[in-house]
Amino acid sequence: MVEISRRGFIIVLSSPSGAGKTTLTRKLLESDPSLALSISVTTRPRRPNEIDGVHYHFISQARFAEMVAAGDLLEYATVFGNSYGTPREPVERELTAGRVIVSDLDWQGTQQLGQSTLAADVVSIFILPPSVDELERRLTARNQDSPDVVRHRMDKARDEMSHWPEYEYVLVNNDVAQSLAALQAIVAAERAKRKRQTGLVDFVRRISQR
Ligand SMILES: Nc1nc2c(ncn2[C@@H]2O[C@H](COP(=O)(O)OP(=O)(O)O)[C@@H](O)[C@H]2O)c(=O)[nH]1
Ligand SMILES: Nc1ncnc2c1ncn2[C@@H]1O[C@H](COP(=O)(O)OP(=O)(O)O)[C@@H](O)[C@H]1O
Repeated sequence: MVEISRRGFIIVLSSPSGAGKTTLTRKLLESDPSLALSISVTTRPRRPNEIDGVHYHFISQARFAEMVAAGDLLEYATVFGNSYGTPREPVERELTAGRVIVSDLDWQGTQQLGQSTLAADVVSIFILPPSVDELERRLTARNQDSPDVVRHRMDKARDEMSHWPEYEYVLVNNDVAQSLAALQAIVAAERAKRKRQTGLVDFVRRISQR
């Protein structure tokens, strides 16, 4: 097979809580084993179904402050009163290796990445729910947060939803299979972009030499 050197990119998925970004991230990763997941650090308490080091690295506020001070986070933000951040080293390593990284960030983190030295490597996608009623239904059905937390997340949903114009792609997550197909199409199109195929000059030189 022809190997052309490439620079990777970061797919950033944002949505109001409950619109489906965790579900879609998981399905996208399952559908393509070459994709890497960026595992964030958070000070939020672990939910019963979550595994440390798989869904998040669950850390203390003191450790989070240390990482910020050491410059170990590419971006970080406070969401629902907890701190979240993206460890820098794995992202930089995977990008250099030409891999595609999937990252679930809020709008503050997306803005920070968009202003960072990695801005050209960011592909931002906003997921909208089909309706606010359906968003509430999904948050309640997920059954992982107390009614108080669900209410708080619903109050914030309108705020979060207002950030959709800051994203390159916007998907309405009505049907999981359709949304997944759209995500796969975006990954394929972004992979084909000339600027990501850093080895094209060499490749074309090689095939022109016969
Ligand atoms: N800026 C930033 N936001 C994050 C990071 N990890 C998760 N988030 C966001 O934090 C918010 C809350 O995430 P979480 O507690 O897992 O709840 P859920 O995704 O809404 O079920 C979501 O909007 C995530 O996109 C991160 O590393 N950086
Ligand atoms: N397209 C969809 N149709 C119906 N239910 C969905 C859809 N996408 C996600 N869900 C469900 O909605 C709930 C919230 O989804 P989740 O992926 O946890 O959202 P988020 O990560 O954005 O907070 C979950 O129970 C999930 O199974």
